[in-house]
Amino acid sequence: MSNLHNSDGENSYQYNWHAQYDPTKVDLSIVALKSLGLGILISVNFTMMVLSACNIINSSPAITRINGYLIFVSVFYLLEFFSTCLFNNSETDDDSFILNDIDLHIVHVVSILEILGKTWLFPSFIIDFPIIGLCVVFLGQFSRTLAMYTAKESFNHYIQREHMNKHKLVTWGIYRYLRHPSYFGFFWWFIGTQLWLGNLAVLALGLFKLWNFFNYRIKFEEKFLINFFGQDYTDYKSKARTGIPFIE
Ligand SMILES: C[S@@+](CC[C@H](N)C(=O)[O-])C[C@H]1O[C@@H](n2cnc3c(N)ncnc32)[C@H](O)[C@@H]1O
Repeated sequence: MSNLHNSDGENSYQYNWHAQYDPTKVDLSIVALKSLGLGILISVNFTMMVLSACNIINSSPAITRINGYLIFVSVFYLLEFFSTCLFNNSETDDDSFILNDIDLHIVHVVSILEILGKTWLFPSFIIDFPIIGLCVVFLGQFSRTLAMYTAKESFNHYIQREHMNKHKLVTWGIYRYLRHPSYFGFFWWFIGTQLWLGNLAVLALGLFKLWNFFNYRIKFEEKFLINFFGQDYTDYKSKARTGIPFIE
C-alpha cells in the first residue's frame, strides 16, 4: 500500500498498488498476441518511415502519412492496456486494449481510404498540416495517459454506476484544470490524426460523431458522479472545464 496525497495536501487516499489483476479476466496468450501485433505494426511502419526519409526506399507522401497514422493508433491501443495494467491493475482485462471497439476500426479504415482516394483522384487538392497534426496527437495522447496515471483506481473504461470504496473524487493534477482529461485527450488526438493525414471528410464527420458522443457521455457520467460525491462534484464541476468546445 502506498499513501498518495493530492496536490492540495487536503486529502490522502490509500491506493491499492498491489491489487492484482484478476486472472479470470486476463488471458495472457491474448495479451501477448495483441501486444506482439501492435509492436510489429509500430516497428514495420517506423522502419518504413526511416527508410523513406533516408531515400533507401521510395515511398509516396501518402504512404508515409499512413505509416505515421498506424504508429499513433498502435501506440494508443498499447497505452490503453499498459496504463490500465500499471495504474488500475485490478481492472485489467483482455479488453483493456479497447481493440474490440468496431467503430474505431471503421474510422481507421475510412481514414486510410480517404487519404489514398484523395491522393489518387485529386492529387492537387491537399490540405497539409502534418506538424500541427503531430503536435495535437502528442497533446491528446499525453492528456489521456496522464488522466489514467492521475486517477489510478478511480479511472475505469466502463462508466461506474455503483459507488465502490476505492472510487475517490479526483480533483488534482490534470483534473484540476480539465474535468474530463481522457475525453479531452481522445477528442484532440482524433483531430490531430486527421490533420496529420490531411483528411477533411473524416475530420468533419468524425468531429460531429465524437462531439455528440462525448456530449452525451459526459452528461450521463456526471449524473452518477453527482450521486456518488454530491456537492463536492458540483463544486468541482463549476471550477474545471471539459476543454471540448461547446461542452460545458
Ligand atoms: C473512462 S473514465 C473517464 C474519466 C474522465 N471522464 C476523464 O475523461 O478523464 C470513466 C470513469 O471515470 C470516473 N470519473 C470521471 N471523472 C472523475 C473524477 N473527477 N473523479 C473520480 N472519478 C471520475 C467515472 O465515474 C467513470 O466511471
